[in-house]
Amino acid sequence: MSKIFVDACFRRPTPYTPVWMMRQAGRYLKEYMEVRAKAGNFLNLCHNPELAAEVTIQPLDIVGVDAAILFSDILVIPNEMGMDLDFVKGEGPKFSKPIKSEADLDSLIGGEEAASKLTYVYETIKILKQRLPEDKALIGFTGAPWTLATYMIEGEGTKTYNLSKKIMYANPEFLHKILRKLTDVIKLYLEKQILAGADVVQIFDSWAAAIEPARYDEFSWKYMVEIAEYIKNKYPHIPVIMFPKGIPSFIERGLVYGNFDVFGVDWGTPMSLAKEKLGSKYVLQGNMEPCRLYSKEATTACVEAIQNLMQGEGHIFNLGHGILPDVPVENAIHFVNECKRISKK
Ligand SMILES: Cc1c2[nH]c(c1CCC(=O)O)Cc1[nH]c(c(CCC(=O)O)c1C)Cc1[nH]c(c(CCC(=O)O)c1C)Cc1[nH]c(c(C)c1CCC(=O)O)C2
Repeated sequence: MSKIFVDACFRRPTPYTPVWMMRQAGRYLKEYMEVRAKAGNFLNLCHNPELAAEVTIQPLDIVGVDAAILFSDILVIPNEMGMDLDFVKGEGPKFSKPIKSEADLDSLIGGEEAASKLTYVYETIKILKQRLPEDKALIGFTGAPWTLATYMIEGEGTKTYNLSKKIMYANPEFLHKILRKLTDVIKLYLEKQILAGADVVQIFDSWAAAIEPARYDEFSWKYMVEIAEYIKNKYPHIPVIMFPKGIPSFIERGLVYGNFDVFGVDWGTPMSLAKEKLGSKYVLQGNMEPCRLYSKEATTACVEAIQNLMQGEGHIFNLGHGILPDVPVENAIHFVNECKRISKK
């Protein structure tokens, strides 16, 4: 049986435009909160394949999306490379010893050794392969090297990225060394996710917009393209989705190139701009502003506008970033139903 989501990634005909939501497994679902409580905390949940598989499936059953995204976090990579990670309640992720020197970087494991430590991720995928309905796709994912590097250097989320950018401008070779090490782990990590059963992979460059356009290719995009190239060369039947957040000016300047299938459009980028500049080359995914989910009317209006623009084009519905924890579940269901209703052929 074909999977509508994979078909859409390759521009094959589909009965309607498939839909999923970034961060679709999460705190807006009471069922998620129950399983997280059972696990004890968020990282334990990521480390427990049985429970991680359970929360991965929840949005399919409850909200009706067309694809499941593996439940994990982008930060499990640096964690398994040897960086001590904690999720502090109300504050987000924290590494106790951020990278400050080359010696700190050299102390981390890399390559096959690091990728092999993420066994719980591959186990989760194997369980999901058995449980997911045949017509639903499973999306594996990774953080982009740049986005992961910012957390490893800053030690936590940041508004200014000053430590990362100090290295970018004052010691660029060192930043490249960090990005190289991450890129080499990520290629193997995505490959192992595919071998375990992921049908699609997405690369999240959540902090793309922190880099000035003139430096974006050098410090982020070219590494993402290298990862996509590695996957597409070996697994051409696996769609690769790139999601660089907040880069309309980079799109305008032609900084988007490379061998991948789907471009994830964030909510701050006009879909019309993405369509004009990228639509002939890539299927576009997105891009409703996630806060529209607070209003059913605002949701329907946006889905209609996107559908009017993307009718007949390669398109997948999604939010333009992650769903927030206080969105009413019925509004998320409304979004998914409206995408299907309005795009039905
Ligand atoms: C930057 C980033 C992270 N993690 C991720 C990104 C890239 C996507 C994006 O830009 O949003 C990716 C991610 N994180 C999570 C998923 C699971 C799959 C899904 O999308 O449903 C995915 C794909 C679960 C999660 N990752 C996290 C949660 C919340 C943990 C909890 O309290 O249960 C979940 C469900 C924690 C997390 N993880 C991260 C932060 C900053 C936080 C804290 C912020 C928050 O609490 O929402 C890092």
